[in-house]
Amino acid sequence: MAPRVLISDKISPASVKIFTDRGVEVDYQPDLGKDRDALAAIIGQYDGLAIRSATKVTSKVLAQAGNLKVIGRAGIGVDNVDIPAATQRGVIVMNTPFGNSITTAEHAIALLLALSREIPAADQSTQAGKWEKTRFLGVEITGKTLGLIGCGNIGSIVSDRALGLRMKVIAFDPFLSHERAQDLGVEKVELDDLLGRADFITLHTPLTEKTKNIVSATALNKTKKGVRIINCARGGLVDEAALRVALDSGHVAGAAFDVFSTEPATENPLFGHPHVICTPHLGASTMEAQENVALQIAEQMSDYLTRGAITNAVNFPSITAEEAPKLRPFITLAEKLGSFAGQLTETGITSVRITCQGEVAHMNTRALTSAAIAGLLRPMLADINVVSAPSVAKERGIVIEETTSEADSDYDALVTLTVITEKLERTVSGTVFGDGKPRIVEIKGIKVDAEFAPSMIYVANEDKPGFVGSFASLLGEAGVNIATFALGRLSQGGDAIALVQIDGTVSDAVMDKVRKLPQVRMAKPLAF
Ligand SMILES: NC(=O)c1ccc[n+]([C@@H]2O[C@H](COP(=O)([O-])OP(=O)(O)OC[C@H]3O[C@@H](n4cnc5c(N)ncnc54)[C@H](O)[C@@H]3O)[C@@H](O)[C@H]2O)c1
Ligand SMILES: O=C(O)[C@H](O)COP(=O)(O)O
Repeated sequence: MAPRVLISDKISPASVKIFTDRGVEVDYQPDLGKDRDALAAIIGQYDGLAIRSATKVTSKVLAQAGNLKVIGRAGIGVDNVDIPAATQRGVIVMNTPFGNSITTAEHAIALLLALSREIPAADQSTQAGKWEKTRFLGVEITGKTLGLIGCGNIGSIVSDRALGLRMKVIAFDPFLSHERAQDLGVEKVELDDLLGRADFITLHTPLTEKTKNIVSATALNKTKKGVRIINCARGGLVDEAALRVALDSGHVAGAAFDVFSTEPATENPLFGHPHVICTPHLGASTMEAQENVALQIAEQMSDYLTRGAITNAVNFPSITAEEAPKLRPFITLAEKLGSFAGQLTETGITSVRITCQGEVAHMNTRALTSAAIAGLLRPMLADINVVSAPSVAKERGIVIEETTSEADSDYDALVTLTVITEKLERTVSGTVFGDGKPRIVEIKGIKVDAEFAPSMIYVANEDKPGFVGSFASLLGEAGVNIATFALGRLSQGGDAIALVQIDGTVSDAVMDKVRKLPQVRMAKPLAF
């Protein structure tokens, strides 16, 4: 059955053709996203949800999204999606991080120029027949200092355009390297320095715990008298009430805002001030940007739903369409190796090491690690999935180590998982044969060769005569049919293991009898 996608926001209809050409069914309901209850009522029917900023994907909506595999944001900010809730449900959240950056940077520059010459107010007055030539005395921007708070994709384009307008650009961004700042032609400064020197301040950071109210009342007190402030990033970066006070006192000469702490903004402390310019979150609204982000998100979502490729996901590593078919069996292998270790683990896990050798070392090992962790923790946490696994492991303080090396074994590709618990260290290795089936090839350093099966029994025993006979007869007497039987041992008379595939399940009573066999150290039923 073709995957189904709901478009619940005003995304360019050009996206519909991209989806359908790639074999994805589309339901185009661009106004639905504003109504959370209506969205929750139908979301269960879809594999994908394509949105802009008007659709709020809350945990309540996600709770109804039983089939949802991917949320695609035609744009940059994903703050309207409950990412932890999506991650917990295994839903990939992807965006288009560059598709509207130029357009948004141009909006910031447009607001900067409009602010410096009071263009909206002058327009209104002129069209009202007032001809107030002396009322509007602007400021020149050449030679003025522009302070960027945030110098990522959009901030750096703004800096490029501002330098072209002969401004001096200074930037506060803790993650901006000095080399990058030098390449951009901007001076990297601390926040207080920026506040004290800038004639214009423009914000280009996401809204986080650290950036919320980054331009607070205290910060505003540190700014130059006559400063002008532009916010095209996110509402909440500037304390709007404090800014209104600073505008009223004349300390701040003007402000141009495209984004507001509450949206849609029908009322706001900034509204009505003569030196404030507002636009209704139009930063990304150009024909070009909307076409870019719509086509891009439709391609990304279709690629994921039909080919397993992951691009620009905020909660999972990228996997290309070419990589996906090669990676898939190894993801299954990693998850099953994790599951093997997880089913045997009875005490707290402190760390996990994943080693990828040979051709698998050149694949997307982060995706394999996520799969192994998901398999490992699933016996303890039923809801875990490949997407949520790394964050769940981190929350539980499990240290994850990932290493790669060239082939150094009997196999072209080998994945080894070592799980260290409070009591012991357990190592298990596997590979994928030419038939695409994952196999377990080593346990605790003992060579073995077994496929993963829905119902298995794992036995650790002493390599002593009589074990195989008595174990097989015990199962036979209990009516349990053995499908395959894999044996391995470290040395003659030493540690040995048996991995047995059975038809159906085995009762606890039979397992107890197995454990009582004199050669048996440990026995456990496993399910894959
Ligand atoms: N108005 C609109 O329509 C519109 C359109 C597109 C994007 N946006 C918003 O613009 C913002 C920037 O987008 P982008 O694509 O440039 O993002 P980006 O991730 O490329 O850049 C963000 C920058 O902020 C910096 N940063 C993070 N924390 C910081 C802090 N505490 N102090 C200073 N800098 C910090 C980061 O290091 C990064 O360089 C986002 O909030 C995005 O949602 C708005
Ligand atoms: O984060 C974004 O991409 C912008 O805020 C644009 O949002 P919009 O696509 O909903 O206009």
